[in-house]
Amino acid sequence: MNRKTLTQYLVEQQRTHQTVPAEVRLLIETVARACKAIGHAVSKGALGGVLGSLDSENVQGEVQKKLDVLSNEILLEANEWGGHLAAMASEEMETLHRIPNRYPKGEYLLLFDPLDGSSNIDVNVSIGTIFSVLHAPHDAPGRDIEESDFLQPGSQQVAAGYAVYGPQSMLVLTLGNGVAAFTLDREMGSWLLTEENLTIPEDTSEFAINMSNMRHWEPPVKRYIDDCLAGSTGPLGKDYNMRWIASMVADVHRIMTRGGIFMYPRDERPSGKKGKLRLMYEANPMAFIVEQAGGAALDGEARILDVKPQALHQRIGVVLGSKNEVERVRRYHQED
Ligand SMILES: O=P(O)(O)OC[C@H]1O[C@](O)(COP(=O)(O)O)[C@@H](O)[C@@H]1O
Ligand SMILES: [Mg+2]
Ligand SMILES: [Mg+2]
Repeated sequence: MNRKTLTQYLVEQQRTHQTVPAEVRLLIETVARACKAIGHAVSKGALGGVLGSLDSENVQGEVQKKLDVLSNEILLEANEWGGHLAAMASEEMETLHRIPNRYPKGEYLLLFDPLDGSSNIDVNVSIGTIFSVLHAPHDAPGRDIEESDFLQPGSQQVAAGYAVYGPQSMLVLTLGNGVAAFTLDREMGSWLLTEENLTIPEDTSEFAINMSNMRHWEPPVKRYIDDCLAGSTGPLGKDYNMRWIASMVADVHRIMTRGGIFMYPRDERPSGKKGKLRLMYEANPMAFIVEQAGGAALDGEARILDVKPQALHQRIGVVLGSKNEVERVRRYHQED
């Protein structure tokens, strides 16, 4: 069977929907090439010397793994010289990365979580890369890009995607016209289209949450999970299954494949941090993808894509997946 390559898919999208001008296509292809390289490094494991931690911490105060830093470098290097970007921002860097003056500059901003699921690297469980593309402001060509230029609501994203490095390497992508999935053909070295219109079922009986945080949850989250646990004898009238991989990409990918609800809610921990996941590198791109597949994504009550970011590394509560179940969580918040 002759499958479409990523390039063929992007060219077709431009022909039918005019959503992929040449600059965006080249940008996506460059990110996809970088993801292939990261996936290659991941698959080498101990043989490639990529496991384990470094002495450094990132801006979030988390110990960096060797692969966090390597993946960040691969993405920076691949995207610097192509001429499609004005600047980049990453979960692993304190501030934005402007395109050096020796390279041509483009009209887009790229944001990424270079390696998602860092705690799973050394135990050989699926991990991934998440990315988001925004327009640079119109007046940007005449001046330096600032952090504030990145602080656009997720609804402004031009494209978003993730790569998951698991038993297969897959790339899942939206350009605002549905969601497509590509599988890496390792012999050919190409991303080939394997699913054209990913759709998340509206209902589910599978939830994903880190239960060890239960004592910190806000009452509506506690109520919802209590109801799931009560199963067929409780108010929801059916039994629920639970999964928690602890790599957002892998948990979201399961939901993209068979439905479910994923929650990393904001909670009442004394740290005062509003949730664990990052708005710009994790929540926004995933919310865009999930909505494009017919699902929903909230911070608890509000639509994530409507949130006006205040800071590059802002954290946010995340509840996403099957529409009716996410809606139920919103209702519980309203009734609280
Ligand atoms: O270890 P916890 O608290 O369950 O957190 C797991 C969550 O943290 C993350 O690993 C955070 O991402 P990073 O690995 O990019 O920091 C998510 O992928 C995942 O959903
Ligand atoms: Mg992450
Ligand atoms: Mg990360």
